[in-house]
Amino acid sequence: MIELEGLTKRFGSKTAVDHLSFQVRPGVVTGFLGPNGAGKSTTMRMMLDLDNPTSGTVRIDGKHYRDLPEPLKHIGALLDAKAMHGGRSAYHNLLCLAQSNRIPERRVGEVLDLVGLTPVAKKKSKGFSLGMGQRLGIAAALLGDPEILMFDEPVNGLDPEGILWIRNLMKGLAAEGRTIFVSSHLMSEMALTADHLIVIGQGKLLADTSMSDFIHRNSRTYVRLRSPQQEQLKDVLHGAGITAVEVPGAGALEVDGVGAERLGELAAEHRIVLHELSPQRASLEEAFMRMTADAVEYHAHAPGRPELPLPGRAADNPARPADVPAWGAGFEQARQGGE
Ligand SMILES: Nc1ncnc2c1ncn2[C@@H]1O[C@H](COP(=O)(O)OP(=O)(O)OP(=O)(O)O)[C@@H](O)[C@H]1O
Repeated sequence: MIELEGLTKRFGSKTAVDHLSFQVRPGVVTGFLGPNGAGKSTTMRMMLDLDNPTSGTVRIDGKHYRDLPEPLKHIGALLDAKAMHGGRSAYHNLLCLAQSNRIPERRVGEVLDLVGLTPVAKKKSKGFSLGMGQRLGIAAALLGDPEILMFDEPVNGLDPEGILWIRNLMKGLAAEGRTIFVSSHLMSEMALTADHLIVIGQGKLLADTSMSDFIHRNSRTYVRLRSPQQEQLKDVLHGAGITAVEVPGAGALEVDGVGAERLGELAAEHRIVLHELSPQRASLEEAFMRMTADAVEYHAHAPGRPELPLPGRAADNPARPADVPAWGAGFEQARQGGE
């Protein structure tokens, strides 16, 4: 278990992490979400004693990181895949880590095998692709067979097979009773992987809840209807005191707050043909955007706010490719150009 209590980090006048208190529990995958600059990496760095908190504490299985005798046997982390020594082979990078934590050499071979890097074990890691580097970082995290694993953007640079592999790996490790803490900007991936969510914005805790509860609380559910007799259907719904909103260009109606059963029965009573009667629920991405809208520091469209799609309508919003983080598609370019 990881426990944070009042964790705070200031860089000059900037408060990157602001009195964070939460626990990361064993047996589930806990996702760590927040817009760019929310303080996720700083929090993870403090968990590993790579940054000193301004105030507050982090405990790993009840202890401060620095008091763990052989830390890799308690907590493994992938923070920055490029942190490996580029001039050393994958094998030697891992061997050095293993020796510093009194981990037997045979474990190096085991983790290389586990991440699929055995064929390139003797190659210098500076020649590795982004995906291979991620795999090496994951191998390092697994080296001490720790009960707690932390992954910062683990699917970065992985191909679809690699993404599936890391998803199943994390779920499998959680099923073994380990504590898995993972950050990612890929909401679709997070929705498939995490059972529990910690959401932060501007360094503050915004949510500590199950995935389903998070989506449920932060999204609208509604029913979508399509009919060749749309006007007649609208009149019937209106007559029953139900407001139906037309979706421009989609030939569909959307109804809030009334179940699909009742809508279907009403249509049947009036012999109206339905081509679609489908309950809709917002995705994790939409729920996340709604929750963090006020905590987003960097916006894609200066000087206004990013356009929030209506909940449940992301599929109808062709302006944004599925995996571009909605809170700042242009931020990365701005940051690279501006810093
Ligand atoms: N060493 C540092 N010196 C000064 N400011 C810093 C430092 N490290 C982080 N910050 C600032 O602290 C804030 C939180 O940064 P952090 O990298 O933790 O956010 P993040 O949630 O991981 O962001 P991203 O999703 O973009 O990786 C940002 O405003 C960042 O500019």
